[in-house]
Amino acid sequence: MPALTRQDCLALDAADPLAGLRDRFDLPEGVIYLDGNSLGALPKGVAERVEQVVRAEWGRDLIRSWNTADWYGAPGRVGAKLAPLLGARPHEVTITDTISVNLYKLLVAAVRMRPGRTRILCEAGNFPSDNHIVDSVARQFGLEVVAVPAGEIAAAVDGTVAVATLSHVNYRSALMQDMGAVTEAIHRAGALAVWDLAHSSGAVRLDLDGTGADFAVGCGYKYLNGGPGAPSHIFVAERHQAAFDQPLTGWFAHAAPFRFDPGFARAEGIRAALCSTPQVLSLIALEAALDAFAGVDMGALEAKGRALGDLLIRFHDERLTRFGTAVASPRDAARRGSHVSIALDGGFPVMARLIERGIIGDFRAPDILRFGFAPPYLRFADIYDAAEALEAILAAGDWRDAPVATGAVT
Ligand SMILES: Cc1ncc(COP(=O)(O)O)c(C=O)c1O
Ligand SMILES: Nc1c(O)cccc1C(=O)C[C@H](N)C(=O)O
Repeated sequence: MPALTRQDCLALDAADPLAGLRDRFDLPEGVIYLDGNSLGALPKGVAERVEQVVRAEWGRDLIRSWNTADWYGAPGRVGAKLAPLLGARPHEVTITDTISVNLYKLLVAAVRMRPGRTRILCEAGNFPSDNHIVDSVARQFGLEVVAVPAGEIAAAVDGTVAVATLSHVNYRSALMQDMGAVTEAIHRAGALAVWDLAHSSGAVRLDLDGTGADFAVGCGYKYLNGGPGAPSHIFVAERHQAAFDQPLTGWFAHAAPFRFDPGFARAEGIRAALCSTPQVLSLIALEAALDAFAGVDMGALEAKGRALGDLLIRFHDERLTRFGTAVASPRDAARRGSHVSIALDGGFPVMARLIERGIIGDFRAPDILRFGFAPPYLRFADIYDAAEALEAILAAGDWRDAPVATGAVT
């Protein structure tokens, strides 16, 4: 096969049926943004919508907006808007809190649904916050934690396990799990499955209902572009909602919050997943951001993310291996989410230099250069240009003399 050229990439862009989606975003000049898997870009219309909420709904209408602007219904309304992107039904998703807080709620609820079972199964190498929460829940209920690599969860689950939790797409490697097969194995053992969709929602095709997932959490600020600190989403399958007993029983999880009853009576349906007053400004920003997905086929979006990843891997193999790099993500696009990690010993200053040139990815210690491909706004030529810049930095070699740092470049 002849070596990849920039011309090839321009041809791919010209033939890309999703190319027009880029116009739905406000992207800064001179930047190639490969970090939408950490903080998504700003969709057009969000700033105006947030300004309207601040000035009219908050500034002018004040507290009346809980009713007149339906702030009260925003978590469920935005959850219903997101649900189709997750392969869920509108009443199975709500928007609230953070991934870690929602994971805590779901794990406790799941443990309560499986009394007598003694273990929680989790993914070794998952995002650390998830496993910190798992440890805490295990301490609270006197359970044992078993951590195994994601690919071994299905084989490791047995009748002692109450709940198994793992990422659909791993934050470092981008390894994607077969949600249907893993969930089925977890169910065969009588356990419950809690999926972390942080690196999936808005990037790949999901089918929470079709795969039989019990519970899931996901992120609003990555591929969904809801803005810094955008609230997380939480999915509770309809069949579990009647028994769903999460531990953070604040007044928004009450059946009638404005009756101010001294006793707790759980709300019906997905509202029981809330705890307290919604983060209205962030919620509305996310709601407006979701307009960027209007009419988008998630299968096509997933395919483009994979094609962008394949392109970087091809460039890597043709031009970068002489620098001691290695692809640290699955080469089989069907087993990969929408980012590609390249391992390079001491590679932190390389990412810092890319960022100086306006090519923004991130670094995950100790050795991962991570490149995220948000399919709606990235072009094939962007990947080529970023990879060429990476080649130039590696070829110059002087990055090796840069002071050693260990933190994340975000
Ligand atoms: C896989 C995964 N889980 C959990 C988190 C933590 O999310 P939060 O800060 O919303 O708790 C992140 C990212 O921060 C993540 O990538
Ligand atoms: N939430 C983040 C933040 O506040 C600062 C920097 C990065 C993040 C992230 O989301 C990191 C992301 N979960 C990751 O996969 O690395």
